[in-house]
Parts: sequence; C-alpha cells; structure tokens
Amino acid sequence: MITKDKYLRLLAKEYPTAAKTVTEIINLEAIMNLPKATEHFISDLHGEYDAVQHVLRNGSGNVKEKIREIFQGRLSTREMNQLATIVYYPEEKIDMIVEGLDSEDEINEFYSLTLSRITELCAFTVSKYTRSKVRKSLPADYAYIIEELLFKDTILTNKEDYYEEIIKTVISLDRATELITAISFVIQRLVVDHIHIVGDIYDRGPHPDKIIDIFMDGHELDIQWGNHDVLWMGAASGSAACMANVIRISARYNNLEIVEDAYGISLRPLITFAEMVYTEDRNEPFVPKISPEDEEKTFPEEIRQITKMNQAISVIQFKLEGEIIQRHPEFDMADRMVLNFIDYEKGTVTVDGKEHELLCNYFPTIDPADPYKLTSEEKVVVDRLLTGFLNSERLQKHVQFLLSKGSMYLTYNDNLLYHGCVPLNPDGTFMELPIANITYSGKALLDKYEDILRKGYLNRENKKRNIPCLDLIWYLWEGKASSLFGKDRMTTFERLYIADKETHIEKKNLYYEQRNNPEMSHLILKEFGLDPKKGHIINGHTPVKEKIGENPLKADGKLIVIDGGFSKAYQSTTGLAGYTLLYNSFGMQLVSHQPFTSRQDAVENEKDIISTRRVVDKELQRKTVRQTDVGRRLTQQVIDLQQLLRAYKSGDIVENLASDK
Ligand SMILES: O=P(O)(O)OC[C@H]1O[C@](O)(COP(=O)(O)O)[C@@H](O)[C@@H]1O
Ligand SMILES: [Mn+2]
Repeated sequence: MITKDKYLRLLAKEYPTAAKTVTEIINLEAIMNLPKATEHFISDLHGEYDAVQHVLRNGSGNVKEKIREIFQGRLSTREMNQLATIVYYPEEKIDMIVEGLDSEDEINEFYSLTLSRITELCAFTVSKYTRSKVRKSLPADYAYIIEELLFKDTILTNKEDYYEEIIKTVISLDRATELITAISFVIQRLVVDHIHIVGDIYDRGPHPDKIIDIFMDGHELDIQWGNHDVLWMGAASGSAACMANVIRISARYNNLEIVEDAYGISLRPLITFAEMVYTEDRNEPFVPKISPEDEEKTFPEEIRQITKMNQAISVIQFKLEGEIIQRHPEFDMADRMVLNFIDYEKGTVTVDGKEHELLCNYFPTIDPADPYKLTSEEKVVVDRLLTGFLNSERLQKHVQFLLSKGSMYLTYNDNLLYHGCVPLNPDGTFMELPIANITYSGKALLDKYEDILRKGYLNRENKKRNIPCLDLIWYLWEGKASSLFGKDRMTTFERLYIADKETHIEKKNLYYEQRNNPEMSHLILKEFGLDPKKGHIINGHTPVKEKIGENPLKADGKLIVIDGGFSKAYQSTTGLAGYTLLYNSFGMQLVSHQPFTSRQDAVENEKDIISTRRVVDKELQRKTVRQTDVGRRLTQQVIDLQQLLRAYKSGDIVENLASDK
C-alpha cells in the first residue's frame, strides 16, 4: 500500500509547483462543469455491418438533430437532408453532387457553402468537449486547418476574412472534398462520445469482422460480451465444441466466408470429410438459409456442399457437447445427451418420454453402441479446424480486442449493462452454479465467468489448454445458469431432427417473466452495488417484438431491452431493425430504427433509417461531467491536488521552482 505522503510526493513530480497545481485544479473544475458526454448503447449487431455503420455515422439521429438545431429556418429540409448525407458518406455524396453541377463557379460555390456549414456544425458538435480532447480527435493531415476553422473568433472582423481566405485556398488547391471528409469524420466521431456494445456482434449476418474493425479504429467504447461473441472467443481459445457451433451457425446462414475469407481458416478438412462420408442426400434439415440477395449468386452445387458440411459439423458438435456434459454432472444437462435417445434402427428419438420420428435418420459416423465416440476421421477434422482457429492472426487479434474492451457486465454512470440476464431460480433467488467445488451466484457468478473467459484464452496453447475453463465457456453458450443464454436448454437437435414444435421450446429463465417487476430490477441493481433509484438495467439478447405491442421499456423504465433486431433474420418478428439508446446531459432516449436498405439508397436518396425517439428519462437539470463516474474520479483528483497545494504552503513538500525554467 502506498501511503498518502508517498502518493503526494509522486504527485509533486507531475505538478512540481503550486502554480502548476492550481492550473490543473482549475482545468479539472472546468471539465467537470461541462455537460455530460453522450453515451450510445447498441446491441445484437449480428454481423450487419452496413446497418451498424450507418447508425454510427448518423449517431442514431444525433447528427440530424444538431443540424436542425443550428439550421432550422436558415436551410430548407432538402438542404438539411443533403448536409446530413454529406456528413454520413462524404466522398460518395460530394462526388454525386459535383457531377450534377455545370460550371466551375457552381462547384466552387457548393464547396464554399458546404465547408462553412459543416464547419459550423462541427464547432457546435465539439462545443461540449475540452479543446485538448477535440485536438486529439483531429486527423493528422488536416488538424491545423480544422483547428483554425473550429476555434475562430468571429468578434474580430479580420479573423472572419482570415477564415474565408482559408476556405478559398483549400478550394483553389482542389482539397475541398478531403477537408469536408475529414471534418465529417470528426463530427461522426464526436457526435457520440462513448459507445456501449451490449453484446452479440457475431453470427447470422455477413460481416462481424468488419464491425470489429470499425470499433478498433479509435472509438471510445466498451463491450459486454454476448452469447455469440463468447462462442467465438471459446473457439479462438481452443474449445472444439464452441468451434463446431461457430461453423454450424455459419453454414446454416450461408456465411462460411467469415471463417474462410475473413479469418483465413481453411474449411477444406470439413469439405473433404463431408463429401466423403455423407454420400447420401438425406439432409433436408441442414439446407442453409439463403438470403434473397444471395439466391442468384449461389450455385446449387454450393448449396449441396454447404448442406453436407452443416450436417457433418452438427453431428460432430453433438458428440463434442456430449463429452463435456459427461465430464460435468454439475452442469445438470443429462437431458441434452440426445444421441443416447435415438433408436437408430427405427429412426425415432424419445424426448421427454415421447417418441418422435426423425426428420433425417442418416448417421454414417455414429456407432449406436457408443454414439458419442468421434470417428478417427472426425477427430482429424476437429484437430485441423481447431489449429486453423488458433492460428488465425486476424481472429486472434479480434478476440484480444474483445477481451481488452469487454466484460461480462459493466456498471457505468449508475447503470448496469449486460447482454442476457442474471439467472434466477423459480423462487426468485439467484441461480447458483458450483465451479471447482465453490458455489457462485448473482454478481459473484458473473465475475467468475469473466475470470474463466480470460483464463481460458490465456492458456490456449495446445499442451497447457485449460479444459475446465473451455468447458465452462461452452456452458456460457447454452447452460441454464449462464447469464448470456437465459433459457433452460438449447434445442438445436430437436429443431433439426423433430417436426413437433413442442420439442423446440426453450423455456426462458424466470428473469424474463420478471422483467416488468421493478422489485427484480431493484434487487439486481443492489446486488451490483448500484442505487436502484438512480440506475437502469440495459440488456440485449431477446428481440423485442414491437410489432405485437411489446415494449422495450420494462419495469417503469428501470429495465431497457435494446435488441430490436439489427439481424435481418429477426426483422420479421420484431417489425423493426434495431434500437439504440442515447444518454446525454438531458436524459435518456430510446431510438428505433427502420430496416436499412442499402448504402446506395442512403447516399442517393438521402434515406435515413430512424423512425422514432422516445424519452426514457429526463434530467430535471442538465447533467454535468461532475455527476458522472469520470466526475467522481476527477473530484478525487482535485482533493488530492488541494492536499498537495496545502503541503506546498506548509512547506511539508518543497516546490521545485527550477522545473519552470
Ligand atoms: O434462429 P436460429 O438460427 O434457429 O437459432 C436459434 C437459436 O439461437 C438462440 O436463440 C441463441 O441465439 P440468440 O442469442 O441470438 O437468441 C438459441 O436459443 C436458439 O436455439
Ligand atoms: Mn444473444
């Protein structure tokens, strides 16, 4: 433990004089008086890169709102929409506009007007940040010019001329598009200060990797892992069962490119094996879902091949999962040992005491006497695929990013964020899980899960691989006490092999029934050390079916579910294309988005996808940085600096005046 005296002496190294200490106190006080920065919550992105990118570019409608605040009455709606589209897609939109103009003069006029409007918009957007923060967000190439434009002082008339001169010079040097683009990116970046991603970046949609790439590109953000993210993290940590699930889902959604092209993992062992062993076309349940856009681009032969791969990896998955279930009676998943319940001769399976005909009774790799045994070929396939996952540099980089920015849950400015739930027993108490002979529940269970994810990844090298950790990572995907899954069982087998929909039911944890009960939210907020009067719980994971009247705001707004279905596959049930939540100095607003058509439509027709905004909570007084977590840290720093100042005054610590020279 470092003593206070030692700490002050260390601090004195950074602030060696009373004058410097005072300056920093004033600086911190000024920051704390700024309006609270805007937080942006999104979840369940499911690989929908274009839609996510659009929402980030328009700051969930914040760009347009700011445009209206400044230009209402000065610009027509058309002009405002055009300006917004320039901010979202600067290069494409400018090209398009300039192409439609006839003369040099017209083009110059367009550039000049756009530069001055976009500068005004940018200055307004950054007005709530310190100059140092804005400076750090400027692109190196245009930092100087943008700074000059943003912080111009219009009181001085000659400064106005100076500013116009800059714009003219930029245009004459043919650099206007670049400058507008650079300013647009600053607006996009600063219109929302901090992004919270409440899980499920991966699976179903085509480009989760590209979404992670944008997130890696400098946004201030945090991630609460979702069940699908954890599945990929498990695969990248060396869990064969997680990997089999990842490949199965990618095959099912006709997205194997993510494994092969995005992450450079060869699927050749699986293709060869599937073609070699699954020689008969008895595989109806394994036909991939093909999106309407892909229909024309996909050859029938390709579909046939993916179907077989899906079938082969599904059976491998069931076998690998069976091994884990057998190793862990405490997981209480004996009912998931489905391969034991099949009558391979009759072609039936008995689930919950009822016999069902199998939709597909073709198991060339299963020995009915020992159904969970992998064949030697299956073993080779698993080993080779796993090596691919462990050696994929890009995947490893992405998973390291998820680990460095992510957590199982987050408490932030009085709110509690997690993807799924805090699992409850039927009597409303926290559900427990024994891990290495210690029983965990509530917050302690989530902390333990996080610890396991990190340890599992650390020990991914073959020989030291931590199997108990990897088994638990898989458990997080589909175990009943998983805070990411939140259901009693995952019926993948039944969904594939049995027609009777009764068997497909996955019963949701009591948590979901209780979401409208404010008492549950209070109990959970308290468990995580938060004040139930102030905080909210923010979840993703379960698509909110607005279409049939479901409300994303639950328990009088204490619990907010923001999974509105970015995932195209779920939009028909939700009737929407996702929610985002904004929390700024005025309060919290929930934004619902209409389906995103295409980037081209957004650029050409200036289509925005926001539909409605509704207020969740309104601050009685505008919130400042002082009232946030950052404010609490800065307040402590001010207290420390004041102590240092007193130590300088009393002579307990001597100023280093030479440091000024
Ligand atoms: O829609 P699909 O591809 O059949 O997937 C259904 C499966 O996905 C899950 O809903 C989990 O994924 P989500 O986290 O997206 O809900 C399982 O509970 C279910 O078995
Ligand atoms: Mn989920």
